[in-house]
Amino acid sequence: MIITVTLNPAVDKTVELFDFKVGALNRIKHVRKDAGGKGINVSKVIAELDGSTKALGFVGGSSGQFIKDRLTSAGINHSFTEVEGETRTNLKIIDLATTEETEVNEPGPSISKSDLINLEENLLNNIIRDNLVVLAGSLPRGVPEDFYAQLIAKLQGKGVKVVLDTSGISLMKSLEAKPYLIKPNLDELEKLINKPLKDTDEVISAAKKLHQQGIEIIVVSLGGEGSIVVSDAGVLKIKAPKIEVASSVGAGDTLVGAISLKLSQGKSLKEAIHYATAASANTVMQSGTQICKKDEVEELLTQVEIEILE
Ligand SMILES: Nc1ncnc2c1ncn2[C@@H]1O[C@H](COP(=O)(O)OP(=O)(O)O)[C@@H](O)[C@H]1O
Ligand SMILES: O=P(O)(O)OC[C@H]1O[C@](O)(COP(=O)(O)O)[C@@H](O)[C@@H]1O
Repeated sequence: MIITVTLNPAVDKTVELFDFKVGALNRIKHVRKDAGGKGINVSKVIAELDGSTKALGFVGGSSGQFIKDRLTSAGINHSFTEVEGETRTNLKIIDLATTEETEVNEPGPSISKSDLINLEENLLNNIIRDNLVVLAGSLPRGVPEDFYAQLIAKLQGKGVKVVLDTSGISLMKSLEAKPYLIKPNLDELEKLINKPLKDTDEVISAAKKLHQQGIEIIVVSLGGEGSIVVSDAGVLKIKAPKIEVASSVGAGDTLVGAISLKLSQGKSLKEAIHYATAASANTVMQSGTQICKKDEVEELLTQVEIEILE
């Protein structure tokens, strides 16, 4: 069972229009709403790929209810902690003329100390040894910057592996707790080490430094280029399939969900990233925050190229 924790879920509202102009009146051609937030997308991917998952996190108000209803109708187990206030709505603007995407994410409701205690209690009650836990997404207001670090220490102390997908200060503060796997994108990795990374060699050496600090697997995602994976087994460079982009929202979450599922099923890291790369490419082919479709993922597998660099 893979448990996901989304401290800051979102209703993703995707609007499509032609020629988006800042500072002007824009008229929308098409709108859709999806249950989103990083851990929630990870659970959606795991369920689509026939894995067993349960989504935890904070939800509030009618948007929180929308997310729970969507997961329930997709047959995805969940056990959310209810909070005061309204779960956020994140706006994704797709310009059909240029295919450019603009994301406008809300901060989310404020979380109290008792909410944090309730969530932690629920999480620790839900895990059993050998589960994998995915902690993913930004921290809403009221959550201490080292909250992920605290959870990682407690979970790993109970024999549970933790996959972490977050950014900024909460990622920095979590590294000491040594999560099992992290998946920064290029921008997140550059911010983490406070330095631009101009080529593959520099990305590899930054990822190796994190590996030397005790993180077993570092997956650096590079958008349409693919990814770099550093672990004890060496360095892999993965080239993503060429596809037609509908919306890249959820690509990173799909990579995290599929790799976590395949590793938990005992697949090698190479097999896991191979499958996850096909899955995330297929997510990019879907509009809004819809995730991959299993049968389409399988058709893309032959288009993923993996180079063993070390
Ligand atoms: N345009 C694309 N074509 C094919 N695959 C893509 C594309 N964009 C993203 N992906 C896949 O999704 C993964 C995650 O995307 P990325 O944009 O790096 O993550 P994030 O959403 O976290 O920023 C990439 O490593 C790649 O495998
Ligand atoms: O918690 P954050 O960092 O604000 O991100 C939340 C947003 O990221 C998403 O989970 C998508 O993430 P990815 O595109 O990185 O996979 C959206 O569903 C959500 O609106």
